[in-house]
Amino acid sequence: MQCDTVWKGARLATMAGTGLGAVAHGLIAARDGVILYAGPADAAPRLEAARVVDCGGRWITPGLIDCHTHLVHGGDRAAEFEMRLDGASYEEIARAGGGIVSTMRATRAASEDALVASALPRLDALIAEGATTVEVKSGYGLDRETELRMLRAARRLGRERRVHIATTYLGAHALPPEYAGDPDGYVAMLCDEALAEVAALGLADAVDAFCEGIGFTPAQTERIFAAAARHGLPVKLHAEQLSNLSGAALAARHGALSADHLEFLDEAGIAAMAAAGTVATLLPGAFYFVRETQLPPIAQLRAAGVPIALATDCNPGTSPLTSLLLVMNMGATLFRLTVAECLAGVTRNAARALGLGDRGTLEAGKRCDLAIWDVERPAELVYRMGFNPLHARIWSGQ
Ligand SMILES: O=C(O)CC[C@@H]1NC(=O)NC1=O
Ligand SMILES: [Fe+3]
Repeated sequence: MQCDTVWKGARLATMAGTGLGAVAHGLIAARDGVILYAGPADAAPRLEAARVVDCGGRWITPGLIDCHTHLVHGGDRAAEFEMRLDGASYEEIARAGGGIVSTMRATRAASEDALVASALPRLDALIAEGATTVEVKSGYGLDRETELRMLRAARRLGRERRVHIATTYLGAHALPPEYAGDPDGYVAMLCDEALAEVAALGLADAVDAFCEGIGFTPAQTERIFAAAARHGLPVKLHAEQLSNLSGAALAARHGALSADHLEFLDEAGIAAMAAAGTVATLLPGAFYFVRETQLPPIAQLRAAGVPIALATDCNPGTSPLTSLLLVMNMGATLFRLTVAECLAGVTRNAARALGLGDRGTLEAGKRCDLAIWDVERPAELVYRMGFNPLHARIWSGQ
């Protein structure tokens, strides 16, 4: 079998099946950026490789995937961080005209170049820890032109770095001042004008919304989902973060790729997600940073067989976090996920939350996106905080 490169003598966390799929003395062979074989070296087919890399006893996982970020935005919210230290809640700050709308002003004032320049250091931090795919949402422009500029900036990140960027249109993130008191009018503009343009320009791979008391109602969310379907775009949803509006069940009914946050998810939402195959994307960085106390229903999600993904939710207001390794530690420490669940959360299930069936496991036919680690066991990737044991990152076979 002709191949470009063989990585041999390593231990593989294939993430195939439901666990780590750990393989000792493993071998990965790839050609043109696609895995031809991943498994025990002694079961490998005869290979003619242009290059052979001896990985010693290092562990190899699929490249990490951050399936929920607001990486592109203007400004920061450090001042509000101090307000919160003085006791203001996230919702009080939002209702006082802070929160998302204050980042909206900074984003509207930023050029596309400035948006790219300010996002690159955040993207580089994720890449430094082995990220090979990153999702980036719009949602801080809240007007036609700025939302398009955010999505163009997100697409450019994928040309400036060796990483795959999945883009998500999140026009329904907050109500802009121009539509104060008229959320239905804003939703109508999103459904009848903005979404058509975003789809026609091919700038978004999915559509998201913030279904919450300080966001949009289930009825408004449903209209956005219907418009997304008309334009052939899959959906995902910020759901049950601060209260239970049955957003996750609504998302599942629309075949959503994922429902995200889910601290207030109930049994009906879990059942609907399990039936629809909707991924539960948990965001422990936001839970930690806004000092939530309501844990997502992990045991019930596990029992129902709902796939669990983990992501940074990197955003300036509730999760200024650019470390998937720390996200895994928080997933274990705060949410009591197992090591295998945390690793699946940033690989196999994160790929599923983006509808990307060509990655997230080490199997023949998948993208050759790898992270090679200087660790004795995969648990070290979840156990440590603020330590990066990445030895090498392989993106599309290189
Ligand atoms: O505060 C921000 O800037 C965004 C917060 C972020 N967006 C959302 O829908 N939920 C969140 O936690
Ligand atoms: Fe978010």
